[in-house]
Amino acid sequence: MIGVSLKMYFGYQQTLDWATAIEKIASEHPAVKAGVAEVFILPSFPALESTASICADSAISFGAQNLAEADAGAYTGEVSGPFLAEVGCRYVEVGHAERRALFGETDQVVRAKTAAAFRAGLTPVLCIGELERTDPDSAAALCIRDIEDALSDADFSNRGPAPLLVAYEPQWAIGAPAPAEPAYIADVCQKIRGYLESRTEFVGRVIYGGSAGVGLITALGTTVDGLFLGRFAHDPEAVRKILDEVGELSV
Ligand SMILES: O=C[C@H](O)COP(=O)(O)O
Repeated sequence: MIGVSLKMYFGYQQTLDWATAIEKIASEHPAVKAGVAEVFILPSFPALESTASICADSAISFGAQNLAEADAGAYTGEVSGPFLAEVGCRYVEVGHAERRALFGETDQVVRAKTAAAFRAGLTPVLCIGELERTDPDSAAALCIRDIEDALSDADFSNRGPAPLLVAYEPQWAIGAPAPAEPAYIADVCQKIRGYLESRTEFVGRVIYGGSAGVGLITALGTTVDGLFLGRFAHDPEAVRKILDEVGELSV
């Protein structure tokens, strides 16, 4: 699973040019064709409808970087889960460290947005990760506590197991020159995966984000379910190389 959030780096046309390039690379890539790699992209809201056209009948999926807690109503400037689903989003990011640090999103907000995502039939890309570098046991314990908390308002009663994507993003590795060390990532992600497997209400997978780029998935192997890329996916050729790595891992 290779996901990319564009955050707010690109303009509108730049986003569409990039999405077109990624769609072409992914849909022609042997790893995607063979079903061993999946790709999703998360552009800014105003580019979603055009991204839907680019991704129509394609192997790649798309989603949004945020959603409202409520499904409809007097919430100026917000975008609801049902709206995103109607546009064709499959994924929506919830709880990113930048939303928490820059926009005051609390645990309560993350709980409400996670519940809203599930209500709309969207797969939450639930971002969790420790603020400061620590040991893998402590990091995993904190992540599992945050996942449990984020899921605590979700209603799973009316459907079969819902898909959930956990993005493990140590906050100290976001926007850094390099990712966390592969052994550290692998240890934390294996523990998160063990927790996800113990829950039956959802089917959870864990991907790593935080300065991830070319070479990392080869180092991590199958200890993670994929990568959540930021800056290092701005060059579409980097995404192609990462898909090459995924293909090589599956051999
Ligand atoms: O959403 C993506 C992550 O926050 C990682 O971003 P980054 O690779 O630019 O550090």
